[in-house]
Amino acid sequence: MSDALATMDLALPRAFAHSRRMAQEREVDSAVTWMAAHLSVAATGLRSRKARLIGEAAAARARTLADLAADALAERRMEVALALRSGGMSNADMVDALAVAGEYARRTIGLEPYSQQMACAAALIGGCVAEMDTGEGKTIAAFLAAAVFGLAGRCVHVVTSNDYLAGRDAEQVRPALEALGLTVGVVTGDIPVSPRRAAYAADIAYVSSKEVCFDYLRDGLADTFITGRSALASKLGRLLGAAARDDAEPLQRALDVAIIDEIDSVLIDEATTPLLISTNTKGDISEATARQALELAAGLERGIDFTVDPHGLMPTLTLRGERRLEQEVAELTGPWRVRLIRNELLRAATAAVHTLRRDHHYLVRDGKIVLIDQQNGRTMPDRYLNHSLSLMVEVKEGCAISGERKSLASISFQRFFRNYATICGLSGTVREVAVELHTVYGLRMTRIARRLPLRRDAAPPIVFSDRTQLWSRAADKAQALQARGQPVLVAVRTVTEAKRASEALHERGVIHRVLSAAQDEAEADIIAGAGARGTVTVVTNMAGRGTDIRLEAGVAELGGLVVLMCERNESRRVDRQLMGRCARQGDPGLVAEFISQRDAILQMLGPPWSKILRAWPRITSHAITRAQSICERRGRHDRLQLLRRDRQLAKVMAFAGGLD
Ligand SMILES: Nc1ncnc2c1ncn2[C@@H]1O[C@H](COP(=O)(O)OP(=O)(O)OP(=O)(O)O)[C@@H](O)[C@H]1O
Repeated sequence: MSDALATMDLALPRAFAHSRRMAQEREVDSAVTWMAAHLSVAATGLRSRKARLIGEAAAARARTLADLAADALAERRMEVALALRSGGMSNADMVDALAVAGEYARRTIGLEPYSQQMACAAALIGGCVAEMDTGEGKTIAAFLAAAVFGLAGRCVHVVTSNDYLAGRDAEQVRPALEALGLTVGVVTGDIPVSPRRAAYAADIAYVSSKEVCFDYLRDGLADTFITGRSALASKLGRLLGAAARDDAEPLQRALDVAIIDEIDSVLIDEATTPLLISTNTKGDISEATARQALELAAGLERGIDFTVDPHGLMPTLTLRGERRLEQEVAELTGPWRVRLIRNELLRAATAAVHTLRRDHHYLVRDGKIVLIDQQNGRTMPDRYLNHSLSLMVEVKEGCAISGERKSLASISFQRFFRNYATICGLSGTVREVAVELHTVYGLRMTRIARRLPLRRDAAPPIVFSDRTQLWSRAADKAQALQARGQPVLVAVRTVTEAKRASEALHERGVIHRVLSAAQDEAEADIIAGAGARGTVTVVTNMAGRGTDIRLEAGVAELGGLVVLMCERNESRRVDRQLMGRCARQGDPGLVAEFISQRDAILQMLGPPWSKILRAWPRITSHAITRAQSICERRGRHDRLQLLRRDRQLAKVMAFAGGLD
């Protein structure tokens, strides 16, 4: 055996053992999956090159169509559609189809797609996840891919992360899609059944991830009712299916192609929240019992009677806490006599009193509790806490009691999106989750180069010992920038911090607007003005994705938009998205960062770190990055656990058979 072969013989098992160890550490099912994912990420360069070549060819071909008369272009469109439908999607057909779609975009909406947008569309059509930097024009790239799939006769869902973006993106590209002979539908939460079905019947439907998933569940429930396979099934179906559907037709035509915008938000950040359709029942716990539980919980001490995992919300009663409780409820009857129920009630009440915070985890709107999404800062009117927790929070806040929701059907995004024949997607922040997207969904990443060099400056972070000092300096900075006419986004994480920022700005007399979950109705209006001269806007991370802030004329000359980061998020991707609001499309921009040593995220590093940071404040920024990577690792672990449970459940279901 040659030396080289002998070395390989030793090296391969070692490499495999290493992969297996890494797979275990990263909670991936097998070493082979882990290795395959890494090989796929390593091949990103090759895929990116191929996409670039197709993009350049399509952009050049589109320029040759510029002088064609409308009739000739329409004929070209017919030829392209015919070729796609009869011969499949060869590279040459893809180039032709992208060129035609691009030319229609130029004629109808006045935007001539760049070769990078064509390349991004080519990657999407190839079933990849495209990483295209923030502000590089993903709406048009998604439109191009949707148009080509549409011309090929496929049923396309362009999935966005919320209703607002679904409506906005569809309206932006509707003229071009319609000129291409394709119908466009928009599905949002407030649309009744018939127009909803009509929107899904369109060639291209723009829909938020939640709506498309809920409608799938509704169709499933209605089917159960219509086919009436068993007494239980028809009862459940009747409860919801009849309300969701006025006849036997399903809402959704097919789950064929999903082009998922902000794919990391949809498939990663939202993956652990199951979507469920539920019905309201009265519930077993009375309001009086909840009140007693809250009073008892208020007397419990953190660290002595209960502990709270720094990454979670639900407390765990200590032995001492349990004993104390036992003595305090000795005189009480009913649920208080049963240890399990008693502890569960007290855990929920303790969470309501000590961990769940108003304006951080939830808002009180029109006498109801509305949850806030911790990832994107938006309200989640269609999501609920589990029954005992929601009862405790409602009683604590003096809201009407909503009763217990019994789940009728549920699914996770992870399982739902795997039903599509083709999934692809795009985002500005993919690389951190590329391995996970490959392992879980089999998606490969393609990186799209920037069109123009990035002109975003970053000022070194400034560290403060507490948030009062931070807000005082942040208000000074905003005032100074406003005086020189430069617009500023003051970026925070929570509604509470947005209020503190607003108070600090008021004290300095700085005119500003606030965009947070508490003011989400005014979103479009606030965003439209955020790039104007001297505008100060306080934003939570709800402005972090898909928000296009256009600069007023003359603002670029002043240095462009400034993003003043005053609070870091748990995920580095969310921070990068917020930073991406400035320096878009070749404009200049600046990111300045103010950090407080009291930032909530630092608490998860534990007490030794606060001492270290007091001695060396300079390393605070690194400490935050470390805390973020701990959060991300935990998130990954939770998602893979959920996926395993899902798979296990699917196996059990397979053995249990159908509903008959
Ligand atoms: N081909 C084009 N020609 C001129 N302007 C364009 C073109 N494509 C996109 N734009 C403009 O670029 C800006 C950014 O586009 P868009 O919001 O789609 O970016 P994005 O990549 O989705 O950003 P984000 O990652 O922040 O969501 C918009 O104002 C859009 O009108």
